[in-house]
Amino acid sequence: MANRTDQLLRSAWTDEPPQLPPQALRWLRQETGLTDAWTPTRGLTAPPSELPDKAREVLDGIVGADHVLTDGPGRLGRTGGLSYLDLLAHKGIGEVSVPDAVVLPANPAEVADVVRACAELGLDVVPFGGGTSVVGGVKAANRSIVLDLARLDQLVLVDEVSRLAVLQAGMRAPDAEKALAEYGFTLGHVPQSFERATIGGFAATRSAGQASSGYGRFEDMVEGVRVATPRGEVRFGIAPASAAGPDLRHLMIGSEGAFGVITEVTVRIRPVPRIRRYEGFVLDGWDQAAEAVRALAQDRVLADVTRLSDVDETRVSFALTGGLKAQGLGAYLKLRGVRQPCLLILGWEVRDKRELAMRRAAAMSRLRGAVRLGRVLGEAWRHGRFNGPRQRDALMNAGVCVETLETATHWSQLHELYDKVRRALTGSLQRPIIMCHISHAYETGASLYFTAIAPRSIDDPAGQWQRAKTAACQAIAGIGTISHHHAVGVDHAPYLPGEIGDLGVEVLAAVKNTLDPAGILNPGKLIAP
Ligand SMILES: Cc1cc2nc3c(=O)[nH]c(=O)nc-3n(C[C@H](O)[C@H](O)[C@H](O)COP(=O)(O)OP(=O)(O)OC[C@H]3O[C@@H](n4cnc5c(N)ncnc54)[C@H](O)[C@@H]3O)c2cc1C
Repeated sequence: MANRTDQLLRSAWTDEPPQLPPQALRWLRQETGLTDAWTPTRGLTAPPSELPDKAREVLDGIVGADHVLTDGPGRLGRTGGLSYLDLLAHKGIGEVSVPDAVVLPANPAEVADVVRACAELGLDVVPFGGGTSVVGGVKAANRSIVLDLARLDQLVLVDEVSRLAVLQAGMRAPDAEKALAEYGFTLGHVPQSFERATIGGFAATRSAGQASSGYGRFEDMVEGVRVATPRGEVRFGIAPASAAGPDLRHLMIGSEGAFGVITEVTVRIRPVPRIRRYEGFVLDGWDQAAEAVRALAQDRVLADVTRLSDVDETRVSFALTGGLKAQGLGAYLKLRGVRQPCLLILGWEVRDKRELAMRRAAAMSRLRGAVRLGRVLGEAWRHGRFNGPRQRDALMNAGVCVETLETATHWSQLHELYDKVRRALTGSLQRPIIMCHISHAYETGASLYFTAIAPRSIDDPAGQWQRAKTAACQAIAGIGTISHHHAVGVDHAPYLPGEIGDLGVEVLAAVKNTLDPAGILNPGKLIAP
């Protein structure tokens, strides 16, 4: 348990080294000028732990000596998250800060004791769920311990009448779904990091899953939280709705481990759908396609999964499919008069055929001009929905700089934001392919999720992406949010004042100061130092 193999995988998503198919590699070389030359990678070793003897003794006393890891692999396995820069760092390129110890408490009471003890000892604490942060959220500081919640992996209770479940924070999403399925329920939260991310991590980052249009964002699913802070334990959320002052649950949802350690989350659950139907459509041109998604959202007929790729993302996904299938599809779409195909995936997860027929018909009536590609394409997307991180590994192994970033804005500014971010990324990377999709739509606006691919710089691989990311963040400032679902972490913290104002940051700092006066919880995350 303590040394789950995948948790030690900090330089890749899985332990099967993936390869790009030859036709995909050929295509990439043509498109981007990718060659075989890139900075060679090497392994990483951990410096010796400097955990003071006194701290070791106290922590051993709380969780047991077996659950305080100071060995190199144990600490490297919880060093950093899984952004492109984190993956590069674990391949020996860039900066890494390794924690002095990994502490694995068994239950909420032990978490509370560890947090209190660390405040007294002056040790910084980095809460660690699945470690899938892509914004530096689990970056260790000097003199810090990582508090790994892996042992808090239990379904505490299911209230079938109220459709609620209490889940421990370290439960991975697949384990939570499996446990809930035994009662006939689902959470319906399926981010692309589903396989590795945890319930506490979702709450701490305001995560959004691929089916957010149907099931809501993670914060919509949270009925209550139990949190250990250096000042003691707090529990927020005791009723489905309340007028008892500001909703303090939302101080914890999105607090990124800076205000407390979430130990349990009470979540809203739904019956497992009896029918899942996914279909693919193509619309002509990004503007028209985005308008169609706006109509679905504003007329409240979004499918549970609604995902629209722009022209470049559609082109790349068809090209990487390769072969006759892609050529045939291209010819068919031309015949149907589609010049700039944008792929739209709609997925419905419903109780019965009647509900499906009604919801599908309502959506179809807003999709005039869409070419239906059918269920095969929709199902192919559903089955491959968690392949993104594996493809990223394969691209990195082929010498590609590949990273994503996301934002959101109102419909009236969506195209401006789209153009600005694309321009920023294109201008700061050489011969890149910039792709974008909308995967979360609301009545008032939508998210934009960008993927950038470019040949990896030989001289400065980390700086290459840092410059592109800075340019994109500057383009976003003032129009969109710095993060729709990846959170703030270290990477976005400098842009937070631009979004919530200096006074907003002061409010957050005051909350932190109240709950964590010694400032030991995840320093530098959410609030810039
Ligand atoms: C390939 C890939 C795809 C992704 N796709 C999505 C996506 O589709 N949607 C999405 O929303 N996100 C996505 N992410 C981002 C990431 O998975 C989410 O932010 C996720 O919510 C993090 O969960 P985790 O358990 O891995 O948290 P971690 O990465 O361990 O931690 C994230 C932050 O929360 C804090 N934290 C973790 N657990 C606790 C706790 N119990 N109490 C207090 N603080 C805590 C950490 O200190 C850190 O600041 C993706 C990441 C990757 C690598």
